[in-house]
Amino acid sequence: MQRETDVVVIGAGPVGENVADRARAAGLDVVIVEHELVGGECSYWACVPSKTLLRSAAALRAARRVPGAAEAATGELDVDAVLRRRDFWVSDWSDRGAVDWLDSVGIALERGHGRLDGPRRVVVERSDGETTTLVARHAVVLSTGSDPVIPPIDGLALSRPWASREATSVTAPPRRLAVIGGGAVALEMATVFAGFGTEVTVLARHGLLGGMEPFAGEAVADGLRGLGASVRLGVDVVRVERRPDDEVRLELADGEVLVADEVLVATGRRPRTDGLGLETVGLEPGEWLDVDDSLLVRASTNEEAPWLYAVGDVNRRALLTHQGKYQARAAGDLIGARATGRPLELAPWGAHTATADHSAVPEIVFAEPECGAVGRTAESARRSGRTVRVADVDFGSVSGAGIHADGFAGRARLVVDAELGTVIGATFVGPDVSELVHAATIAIVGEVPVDRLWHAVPAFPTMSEVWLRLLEALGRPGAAEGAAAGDQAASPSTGTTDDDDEEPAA
Ligand SMILES: Cc1cc2nc3c(=O)[nH]c(=O)nc-3n(C[C@H](O)[C@H](O)[C@H](O)COP(=O)(O)OP(=O)(O)OC[C@H]3O[C@@H](n4cnc5c(N)ncnc54)[C@H](O)[C@@H]3O)c2cc1C
Ligand SMILES: NC(=O)c1ccc[n+]([C@@H]2O[C@H](COP(=O)([O-])OP(=O)(O)OC[C@H]3O[C@@H](n4cnc5c(N)ncnc54)[C@H](O)[C@@H]3O)[C@@H](O)[C@H]2O)c1
Repeated sequence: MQRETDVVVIGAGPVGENVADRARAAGLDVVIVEHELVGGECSYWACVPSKTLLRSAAALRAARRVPGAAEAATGELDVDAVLRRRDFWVSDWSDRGAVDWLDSVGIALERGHGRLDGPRRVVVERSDGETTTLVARHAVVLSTGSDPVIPPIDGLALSRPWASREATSVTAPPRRLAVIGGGAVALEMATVFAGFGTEVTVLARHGLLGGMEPFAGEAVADGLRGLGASVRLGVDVVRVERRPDDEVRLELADGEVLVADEVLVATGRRPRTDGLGLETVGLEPGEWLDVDDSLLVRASTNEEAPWLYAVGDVNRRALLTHQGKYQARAAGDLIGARATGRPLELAPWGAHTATADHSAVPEIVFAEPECGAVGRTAESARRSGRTVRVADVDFGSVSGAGIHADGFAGRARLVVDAELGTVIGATFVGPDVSELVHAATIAIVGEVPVDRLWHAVPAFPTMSEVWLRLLEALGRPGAAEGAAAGDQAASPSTGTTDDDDEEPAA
């Protein structure tokens, strides 16, 4: 069977759903192809289950940090209730609600495996073997996501390791869990299982959270140890074996042997581009899809008349749901504009470009403690040749943080481009700091001069007052030097570093 439509989207994860919706809103006929669950990895096996698994123990820890509430929070975490709440949030792994939404907005769903069959053609193979060929008048969008990488460690693939799906869909937490990796998945899952009472061992080759400021990973190592986990840095797993008694034996490079009941592999992702027919349009199967800022795949097939787009994880620009959905809005609106002859806005920060992917990607790792960052780290900014000023502030100097929780431990950093006078990076580490990140994202995207930020007054006594402390640490042109904070002097660990300085100056 052959069917013509305006736009075909392969992959109905959060990103595919969004691009389909924007193209549909422009008046185009859209068919979306999905071979598993509408809603994708994020809804059933990634963001949603991981955050619901984390939330209950985080709420309990939060209560225990506040006298009065702490006395009331004397029981143990109810793990079964946590798992039931997770099941509710993943709709018991049913996509009926998501399919109803597609119906309600008029996006046609083709269930089956989609693959390209030359320019503008997509073959959909259903589970019964029947095929439909879709011919797209305007565009095909690839939003097929990513799969976990299982590294070539001797014996690992044969030892029935967990990847992220097995961890987020757990029904009975193991007694002992070894976690290989030091990124977001490893640390969030280590936090979940340590909260459940599992004996967790994190095995990381380097430090933790390599893409963030170093103090973020250091805080999570301390936080996990505080939950009873063992965090081993600078270790290499060289051999893994699942024994007949079902135990997993992990051998490290120095010969040490660890034993666990399950091993979670969290060592990054690879693109879902095998079996996608890429070779029929001159592209390499199994590779990430390289796109320009308008999400068009850089390929000869797009040179004459653009038609092939890639959004979300599969283009490797930022493996995050919110950033993929941002790309989807730009690409969906662009497809609509191209199809209906409306003006294209392709200049940086235009409606049809994903400019923020380069400089303003927010990421929150919901570990113990939370780590939120956006933009550049100090080191990455310097590596890119910028002259930077760095302000560091301990949350101990923020009344709102102290009121939020006794002994609030956390730290914030602003990275300022010394020539432009604008914020280019921010990091917040501590309990419940995730909501602070969006203000930094706005400052970076808006290129707000730091001098103007003095007029953006954070309410007292909120954690947002950390912004005021950060500005004080940077100093205000036109103010007397050494002006102290109104309600509480900056702590000794508050300070700035210019590129000439070695250490933050108190
Ligand atoms: C454990 C974990 C936790 C995470 N937590 C967060 C978080 O808190 N916040 C955040 O922003 N990001 C988080 N992420 C990342 C986030 O899950 C991804 O960035 C997001 O799912 C990418 O969306 P996507 O639509 O590009 O891909 P996916 O969600 O993977 O969706 C792709 C869809 O395409 C379908 N598909 C693939 N190939 C075909 C084909 N040939 N034919 C038909 N259908 C096909 C798949 O079945 C799937 O439904 C997390 C990731 C993991 C692993
Ligand atoms: N809260 C969130 O937003 C969130 C949560 C989870 C995942 N994610 C996204 O999902 C993606 C995947 O996460 P991830 O943690 O799997 O990947 P990652 O790339 O963030 O981290 C991979 C980790 O594995 C280590 N590693 C790589 N190869 C290894 C090997 N052979 N042996 C031992 N260690 C090895 C790396 O050093 C790194 O620490 C990330 O890009 C992240 O953006 C986001």
